[in-house]
Amino acid sequence: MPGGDQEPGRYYVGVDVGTGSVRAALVDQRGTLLAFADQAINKWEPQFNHHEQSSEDIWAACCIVTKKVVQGINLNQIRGLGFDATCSLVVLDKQFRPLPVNHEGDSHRNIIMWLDHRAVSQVHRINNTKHSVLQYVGGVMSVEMQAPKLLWLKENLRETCWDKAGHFFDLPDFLSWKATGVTARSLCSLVCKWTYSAEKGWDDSFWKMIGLEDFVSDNYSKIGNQVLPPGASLGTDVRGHGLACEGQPVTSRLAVICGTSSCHMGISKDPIFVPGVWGPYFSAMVPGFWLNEGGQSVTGKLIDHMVQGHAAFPELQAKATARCQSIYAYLNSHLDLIKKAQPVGFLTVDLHVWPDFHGNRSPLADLTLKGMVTGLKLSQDLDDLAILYLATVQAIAFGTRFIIEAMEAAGHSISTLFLCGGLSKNPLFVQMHADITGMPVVLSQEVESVLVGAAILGACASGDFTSVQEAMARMSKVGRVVFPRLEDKRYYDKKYQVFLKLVEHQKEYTAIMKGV
Ligand SMILES: Nc1ncnc2c1ncn2[C@@H]1O[C@H](COP(=O)(O)OP(=O)(O)O)[C@@H](O)[C@H]1O
Ligand SMILES: O=C(CO)[C@H](O)[C@H](O)COP(=O)(O)O
Repeated sequence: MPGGDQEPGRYYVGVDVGTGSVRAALVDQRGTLLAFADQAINKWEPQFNHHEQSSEDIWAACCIVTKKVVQGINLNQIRGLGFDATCSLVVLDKQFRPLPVNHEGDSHRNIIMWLDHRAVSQVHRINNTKHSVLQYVGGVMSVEMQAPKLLWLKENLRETCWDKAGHFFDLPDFLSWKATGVTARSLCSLVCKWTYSAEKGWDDSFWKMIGLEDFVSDNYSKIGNQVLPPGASLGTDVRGHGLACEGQPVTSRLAVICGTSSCHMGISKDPIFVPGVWGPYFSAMVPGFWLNEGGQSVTGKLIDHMVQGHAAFPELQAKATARCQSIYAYLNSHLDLIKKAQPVGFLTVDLHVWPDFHGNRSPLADLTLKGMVTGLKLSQDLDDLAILYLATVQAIAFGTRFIIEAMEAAGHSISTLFLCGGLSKNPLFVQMHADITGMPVVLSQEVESVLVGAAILGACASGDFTSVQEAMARMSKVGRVVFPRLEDKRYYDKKYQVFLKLVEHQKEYTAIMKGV
């Protein structure tokens, strides 16, 4: 039973809706996680590049996990509830009932997921308008944003969905509406994925130009005309850890949220335009600061894909189960065995991966790019699987370095990474990010730090803290810090050169095949 020496009776619930599951935590005023629950959620892929979910399923999962973590607690002691969720598009009719986003007419599946790439033709047309709002999404709108998906619905599901629709929500905003009955949208959602400006609001000319003038004529009631600021901040106290960002402005920190995908969040006092990196978004994350969001569309999903698709996967599963380990803990210890005297990262001297199996989100903003592997051999054993897994993890870290370099070239000055999300539980993933970027990686004391972040938002909403900064200072603490192995730098610099060549070559192959 929660209690101990913390201030009695004040708890917060954080709910994190990821791509694969919903998690909830009960957190106290010090940010200590007292109870945790998770629940898998359904996903449908009715055809290639169409990814759908159900808002009813997701809400039911939120209720299940929330009830589990508050069990035994007097509900009056729950002071606040915070949500974070993927930026998937939820569609409801005028009576708030789910509408189908698919040709089958299955209204249960009323969410177009963030990683859905069905609206390719729509996003090309949007980008061809060269409208000024595109400057604020890295110059090129992503197929994963909401405008192309909305246009797809209008063009493809006019009668069954578009004409009946009353409400289009970003998933986090759907959740806060379900929890409170208030349809106000988060500024963060609208600025990051819907082209809303914190300073100027909606731009009528954009919606008219792309053929969605319907929103303008009804004063944006379907996509949100009441907007509230979010409260997140990057203000964790880092004193005493020997970090370069100590005593430096928060703009020297890059937060990387690593789950199914990875999101790279950097802030600045003045707007910085980074080609291929989303933003700058004013006040979308930290009030008064501009946010740039780099990203990799598939990271955890890519690692799972590479490992599960390998011929030695059944053997891996059997051996990990026999040792009561996760497959990744097993693979990490297997790599330690086979590396012998050399650093583990050196096992991939002749195996290189380009990680854009689902297109490149940043910094190339090219959804046509594909994955590449070079250095394959005629072997299918566990060693081979482990080394391919390592090369994949490294490729993702090189992708982060590529994004950081683009951000720095445009004016950011980043010295420290803060990692969270499921992949931050993987020590190999963390060490490779440190070694390959050459920057220290800070992990939160609480492993489920995304949930603590959501609970902090709930804590702020409760009024128990005077500001987000105060709540952050009290509830968020530095845990492990992983420093780069600087002696390996030369090796990773060479691998990075190969990494950049891979995409150059891929573009050459495409040009050859197009007969240019
Ligand atoms: N302990 C762990 N060790 C290694 N990988 C992990 C661990 N926990 C989660 N992951 C990986 O993290 C990814 C999912 O992260 P998560 O934050 O749960 O995703 P999402 O928010 O997208 O649902 C998956 O690829 C999973 O394999
Ligand atoms: O684009 C996004 C955020 O800007 C997606 O919502 C996010 O990448 C998905 O999150 P996760 O990988 O944790 O499921």
